[in-house]
Amino acid sequence: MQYHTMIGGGGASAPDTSKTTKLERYNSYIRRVNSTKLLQASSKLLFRVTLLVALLLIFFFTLNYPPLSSGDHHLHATNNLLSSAFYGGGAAWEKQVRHSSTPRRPNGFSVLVTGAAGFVGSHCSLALKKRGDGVLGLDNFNSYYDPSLKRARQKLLSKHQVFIVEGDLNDAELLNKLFDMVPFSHILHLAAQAGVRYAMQNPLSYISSNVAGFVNLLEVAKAAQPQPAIVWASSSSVYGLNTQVPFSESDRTDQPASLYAATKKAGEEIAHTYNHIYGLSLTGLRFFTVYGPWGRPDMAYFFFTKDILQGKGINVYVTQDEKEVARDFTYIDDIVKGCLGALDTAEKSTGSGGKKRAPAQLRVYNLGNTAPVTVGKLVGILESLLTVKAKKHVIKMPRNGDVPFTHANVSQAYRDFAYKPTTDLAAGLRKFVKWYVSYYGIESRVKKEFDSGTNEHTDD
Ligand SMILES: O=C(O)[C@H]1O[C@H](OP(=O)(O)OP(=O)(O)OC[C@H]2O[C@@H](n3ccc(=O)[nH]c3=O)[C@H](O)[C@@H]2O)[C@H](O)[C@@H](O)[C@H]1O
Repeated sequence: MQYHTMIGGGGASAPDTSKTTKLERYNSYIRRVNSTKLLQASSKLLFRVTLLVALLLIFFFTLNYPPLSSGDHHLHATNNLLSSAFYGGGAAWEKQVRHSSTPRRPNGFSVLVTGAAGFVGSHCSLALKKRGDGVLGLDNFNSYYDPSLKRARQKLLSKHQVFIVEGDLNDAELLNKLFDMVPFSHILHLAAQAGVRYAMQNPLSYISSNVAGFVNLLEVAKAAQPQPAIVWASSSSVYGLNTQVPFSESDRTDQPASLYAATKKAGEEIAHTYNHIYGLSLTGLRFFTVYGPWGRPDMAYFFFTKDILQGKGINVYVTQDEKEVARDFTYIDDIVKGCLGALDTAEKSTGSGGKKRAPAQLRVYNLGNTAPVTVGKLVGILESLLTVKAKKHVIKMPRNGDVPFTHANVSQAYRDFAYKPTTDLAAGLRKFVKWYVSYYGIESRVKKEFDSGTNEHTDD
């Protein structure tokens, strides 16, 4: 202060220059010291703020992540970590879980749909939600096929207020948390490792999802209060090498031709056990080659469409004795009606406190179309709808788990919940192709006649 007055004040007499220079140097020294102190103080402050933010972030994420399942197979682990990181736990997450699973109609169901971002799962979730049931989805968004299709289905569901929890069936802690939060009346269990031929490439993924995952879900369900009724997806493949046609529920199912089929059959036996010991109400639905809009890209009708449009060759299988291979292709809307019918007629589970109190319902039904079509004819319908000739390679079916034909007898499902398929393959594939070209933005490549409906398939 004193120096400042002296320097800045000026005087009448001539200035003493040596004194002034010293003072200026001293003053500049003081400024340097002050600015260094300021710099130190601000870096300390910055460091503290950064530390605080880091601690807050760690705290937030620790609270919000549901723990990862130890049983997850490697394919899904990274995905789970990421998805849990963004969606699991927390007040906002819990609010979405509760809101999504609350029914909006009197006596409506509250349904946990596993595999909700999958093909059948997404269709069923929408149908349940539309009629006023509460629906909570669960899906691990694995990369068995293009996860962006699953994300697109998730987006569609979220527009209809269906929330999908991202997690794995093997994550008992997550499942318990969901059951602690919501008194589910039903589980529609559709999550699975699908695909007959892929079982030779990745056998353990079938055990992890279709056996261990199912058992994990049943363990949680048996202990839940109230115990939910469970409807779940078995498969036509359980009939394996059965030669009696059409396939009836009482036919033998002890000759699975693939590991996929064996795990679905194992599921049926496991269902028997949980029904017998714990009084869980269980209904298995044997789906017959389900197809339609938003379908699975790993299935023949789907990748045939893609390959035909891209001018690539397709393999059309025939049996070892060169007979045509056939499937009882079933349209998705018929399957959805079957699933809802099974849910509507499912009786309550009878156990409580993890103990059976009375005998409970145990059912299994075929859900097929009752009209098998050869793969050759399927290709013919696609050629007609796409107005492109397929480059067909007719080859003998590799020994990879495929069966030569399937054909459902659905009289039991008809008797118990009026299941009656109404869409034939030509009509169903027309709807599929319409969706396909729109979803992949290639309408213009498929002839205009398609929409006018003048190119109905004729046998060739
Ligand atoms: O009902 C089921 O439980 C199963 O249905 C479905 O299996 P599949 O009936 O085998 O369907 P999908 O692969 O579309 O092959 C269709 C036809 O094309 C033939 N096929 C297949 C591939 C090929 O390159 N060439 C060929 O001719 C092939 O030989 C077959 O005849 C589900 O994928 C499965 O998850 C399960 O749900």
